[in-house]
Amino acid sequence: MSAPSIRALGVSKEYVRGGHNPSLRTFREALAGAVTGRFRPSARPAPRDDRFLALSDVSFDVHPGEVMGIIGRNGAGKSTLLKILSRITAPTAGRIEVRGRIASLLEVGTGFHPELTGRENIRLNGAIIGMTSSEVARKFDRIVAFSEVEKFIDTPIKHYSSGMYTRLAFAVAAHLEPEILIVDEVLAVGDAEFQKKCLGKMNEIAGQGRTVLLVSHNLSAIGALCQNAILLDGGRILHHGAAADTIAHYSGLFRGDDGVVVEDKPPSGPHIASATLATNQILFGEKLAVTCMIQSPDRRRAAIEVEIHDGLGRKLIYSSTAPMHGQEFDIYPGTNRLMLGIGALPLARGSYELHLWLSKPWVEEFHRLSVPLCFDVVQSDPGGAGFDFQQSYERGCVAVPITFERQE
Ligand SMILES: Nc1ncnc2c1ncn2[C@@H]1O[C@H](COP(=O)(O)OP(=O)(O)OP(=O)(O)O)[C@@H](O)[C@H]1O
Repeated sequence: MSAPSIRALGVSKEYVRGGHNPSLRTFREALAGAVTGRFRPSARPAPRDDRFLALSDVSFDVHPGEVMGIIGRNGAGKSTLLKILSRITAPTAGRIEVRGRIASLLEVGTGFHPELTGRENIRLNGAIIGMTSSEVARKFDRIVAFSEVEKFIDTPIKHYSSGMYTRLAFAVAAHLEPEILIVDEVLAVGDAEFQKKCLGKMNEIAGQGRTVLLVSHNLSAIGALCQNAILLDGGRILHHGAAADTIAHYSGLFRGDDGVVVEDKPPSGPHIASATLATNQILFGEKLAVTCMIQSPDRRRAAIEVEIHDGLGRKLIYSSTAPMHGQEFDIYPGTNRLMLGIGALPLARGSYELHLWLSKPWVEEFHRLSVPLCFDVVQSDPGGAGFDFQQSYERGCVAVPITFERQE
């Protein structure tokens, strides 16, 4: 295997609690802060107790041609890791080895200057990553075409809409042919069409043997694009492996234990106090049986609505007692016990989440269970032909009957 393009060796980063200036939240602002000196550490060391590790002993390799995902809950340390990789901030311990030019697109638009025009910013960014002006000139037309901002290319970018800004920033970072492209949440902005274009471009870049590092909360994008992914939690690597496995571990962080969810901080109005699965392991085509304890301060008309998501967080199935099945029911003051049967579920082998909420259909959502119930389909052979139908990005997760009839 080729030498890694990025190697992190025991990287830790210590911060002072509360030392985080919220006005410098984004990477772009942090970069500007670093340039203007607003990010300088204070002269007096902080008391020991106020320090914590935003990253702790993080080690991994990323190889040329690899698209590596980084996922984790808010505050897990993802941005800190990207800032260290992009040399915006230095690690407190450990080191990073990088082979090749890096273009970072953390919080899209890094390195853009608002007073300069689109054209000038393209040149500036090329220079920042060490390209000659003739190299930039050769790429110029493709960047502008990808970004779709032709008409405004000689306008200072402070007049751009956020969509235009994002499109140009991604186009620049992706077309300047860095050996390593670092992207933070580009998929959270821009319209669906543009996001598709970005995904395609990142795929193409990896196909050319370059390295892409992608942070996203969009798990389907991580699943579709990345071979491997790292799950960070509390600054540590909780899992590093195939993207689908890492996503499964991530979903596990939110799981209700053993198919039971008890609402921690229920609202005072009508709510689902707890929900329990009869079993959290079913076979293809079986029903899910759920017992819901519903609390209400008064008498109401209500309905239960449900969604089933796959392990990548994609919504697969919606159903409801009402409005879909026209069946509202009464809930009375105090505790109401409700048995739900959901199915039959034509699902592939794999992990799923059941999201539940109590509503007055069409009118108001009384309460959505804060944590989904998790269940596994442990065996799936939809046609009884010995085919193991396994949840995957390629085949999806739902099987329906199929027939054929030869016509002469
Ligand atoms: N400059 C700083 N000074 C002090 N604490 C910081 C600083 N930057 C980040 N932190 C803290 O370090 C921890 C990790 O933050 P980081 O931004 O890396 O997490 P994240 O995984 O990117 O989160 P999100 O998904 O919300 O962006 C958080 O507790 C955050 O508040």
